[in-house]
Amino acid sequence: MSTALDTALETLSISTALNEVTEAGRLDPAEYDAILLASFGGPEGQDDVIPFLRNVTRGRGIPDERLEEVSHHYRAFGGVSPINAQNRELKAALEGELAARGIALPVYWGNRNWDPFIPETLQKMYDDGHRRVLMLTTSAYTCYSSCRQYREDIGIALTETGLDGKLQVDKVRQYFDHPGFVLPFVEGTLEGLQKVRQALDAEDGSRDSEIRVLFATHSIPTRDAEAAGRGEGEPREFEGGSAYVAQHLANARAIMAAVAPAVEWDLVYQSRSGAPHVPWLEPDINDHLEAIAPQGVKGAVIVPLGFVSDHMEVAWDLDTEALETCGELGIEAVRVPTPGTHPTFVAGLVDLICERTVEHHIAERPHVTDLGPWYDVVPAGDCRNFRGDKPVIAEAGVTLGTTHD
Ligand SMILES: CC1=C(CCC(=O)O)c2cc3nc(cc4[nH]c(cc5[nH]c(cc1n2)c(C)c5CCC(=O)O)c(CCC(=O)O)c4C)C(CCC(=O)O)=C3C
Ligand SMILES: [Fe+2]
Repeated sequence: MSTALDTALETLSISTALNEVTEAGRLDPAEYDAILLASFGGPEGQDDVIPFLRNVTRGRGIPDERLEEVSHHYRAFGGVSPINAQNRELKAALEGELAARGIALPVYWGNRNWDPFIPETLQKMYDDGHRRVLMLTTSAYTCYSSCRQYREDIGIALTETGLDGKLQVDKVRQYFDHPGFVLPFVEGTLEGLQKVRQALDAEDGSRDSEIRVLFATHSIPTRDAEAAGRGEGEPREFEGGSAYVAQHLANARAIMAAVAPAVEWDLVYQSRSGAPHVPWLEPDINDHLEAIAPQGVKGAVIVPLGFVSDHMEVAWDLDTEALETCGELGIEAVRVPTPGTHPTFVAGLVDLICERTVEHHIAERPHVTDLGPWYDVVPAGDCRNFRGDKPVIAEAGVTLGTTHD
């Protein structure tokens, strides 16, 4: 296995060439004094479930029936989302890696939807004497939910706490195609494929034509997708109609080229919410499994390409629902791990921090697709939501979050 992995990793082409489009959205290295690890947040017990779901869906038009349904996923886990423990582990791992490299930047943790909330965390950072914050999120791609909403929540928090003008908050680039994020998926896809081959008694790859690699990511409203990568002055047209889809396709292609160029793969979606008449990205993973089973597919490697850790969307929608669908259809399936606290991922996150700092600066910006390296400051209005403009940071022409004492 280790030789197969070595070969795969060597095959993955990591470029440090600068993309002239995203080069325009780069910031010079600066002297940050703290890191904000920003995440989604999740309930810590049964009593938190409904208030958490209300926070998530505030103003987003998600029907009550969907909330009721999703509450059962959390209830089945004792009302505790795995995401908070995973973020505590990630924070500890980041602290360890920073310390090992002699980088004296404290890491604070703040969430969009549950305690510790972002506004309180920013206030604490300020009270502790910090003035220049670099934000890292647990979200790798470009769309409203994974990039702009984080930047808005910082904008809103700075406005509400009165910290605008006092606390600078910048953000590292979306890191979907940073090798630190992609390499754990290369490793996992390779291992997953070997396991599925074993399950089909075809370790030599003789039944690879019956195996499908399914790259799974969060579905989003088609309207949100169409706004992803459509900021002012963005000159590119994206494959699949949006930066969100294009980034996943490019990543999947890079991984498959390194792991198993002959095996067929598809990009599929999961965790759709919203009202039934509102279009979201498709196909849903379960529908797709039903569609490919009659074509003779006997094995599936499910790669949770859209996710950073094994939180509820992975634990429920993939490990519970999609694996059950595979069982019903007689498909041997393996779910590949998310990057989580994989040492390569943690080191990659610290490299992303170093891209932006004066001390310990890393000038090269590695990326495995030709879409990146992504913007530090996105084009104006990128991923703009039709529900109206909110204060936002890390965007061209925006001064919020950029000034300090
Ligand atoms: C793109 C994307 C990511 C990946 C990027 C990233 O990681 O940020 C993501 C992650 C997550 N989504 C999560 C949970 C939920 N997402 C919901 C609802 C929604 N997600 C959306 C998109 C995304 N979501 C969208 C467009 C909605 C509709 C409402 C809205 O537009 O806001 C709802 C409401 C109920 C429902 O409808 O499912 C819940 C409970 C959790 C926490 C899991 C845990 O607790 O372990 C995580 C990490
Ligand atoms: Fe979500």
